[in-house]
Amino acid sequence: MSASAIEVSCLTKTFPGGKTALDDVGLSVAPGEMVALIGASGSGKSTLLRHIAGLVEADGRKGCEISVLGRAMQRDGRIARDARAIRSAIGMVFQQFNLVGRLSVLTNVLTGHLGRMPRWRGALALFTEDEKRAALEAMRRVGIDSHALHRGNDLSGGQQQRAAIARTLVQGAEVLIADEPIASLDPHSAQRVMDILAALNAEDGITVLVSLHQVDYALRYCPRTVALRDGRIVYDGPSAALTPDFLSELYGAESRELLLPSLDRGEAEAPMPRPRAEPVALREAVA
Ligand SMILES: Nc1ncnc2c1ncn2[C@@H]1O[C@H](COP(=O)(O)OP(=O)(O)OP(=O)(O)O)[C@@H](O)[C@H]1O
Repeated sequence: MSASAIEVSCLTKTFPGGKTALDDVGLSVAPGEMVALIGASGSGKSTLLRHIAGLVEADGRKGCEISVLGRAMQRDGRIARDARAIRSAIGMVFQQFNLVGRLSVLTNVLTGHLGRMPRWRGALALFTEDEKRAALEAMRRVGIDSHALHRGNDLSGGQQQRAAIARTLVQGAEVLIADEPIASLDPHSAQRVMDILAALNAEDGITVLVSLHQVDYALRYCPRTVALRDGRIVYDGPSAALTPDFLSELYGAESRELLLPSLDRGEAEAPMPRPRAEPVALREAVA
């Protein structure tokens, strides 16, 4: 096994037009870690995650390297030729779920197999009984098996996000990159999705890097947080250190954006997830 699940060195990204979205970012995530990436809107979270997934090329600076599971995803601003193969071990979950709404939930989850089956079989959607069993098992684990034959569009946001997570399980992802997976969800659904990510991390040893708008979820679910501000890492350490005072030191007025209203004493009460020392077992999370 490689020393790092994710390794990023000297990553700088300047978009056409001159915006420097990431400025000399370095990051190392060990296998089996669950790490939160926080930052106000525009701080560079999505851009960083998309670079790790090999979807965006970094600036062509010498020494810039991103590797996943010990394989170079990009180097000196060039995405590796075998990026697709490396990506097959990376599960991606986005804020907008990315399901095909007109297809059944089962078919959506089955597409997690596509990277490992002959293209012709994928094109004809000819899945084996074993592949269907694996998809149903993944759906059972995230608590959506009873919706297998519903259309993706007919599920709630939280259920769609759980289907997207089931697809990464079917894919056999060893690293899960989740870009604001709970940003569109109500607090109850958000908590359920985070419970599932934590359970996959604890039970399956899947490395999770999850970007979050609100630090409360990082405190509750992720032992470690990386904090971005204006494209730079301003903190990388135990989440427990991120008190409102420390956040305000790091972010100034922007820190209000990172706190749920219940922690921000100046605003109305809102439901906040209760702290829990250990991630719940998956079965409990979906009960
Ligand atoms: N394709 C692009 N072209 C030009 N600028 C971009 C592009 N993508 C992102 N940016 C800029 O880069 C900066 C970082 O954006 P990014 O989406 O990574 O931030 P973020 O922390 O994920 O924000 P949010 O929480 O709002 O999603 C922003 O200023 C954004 O406007």
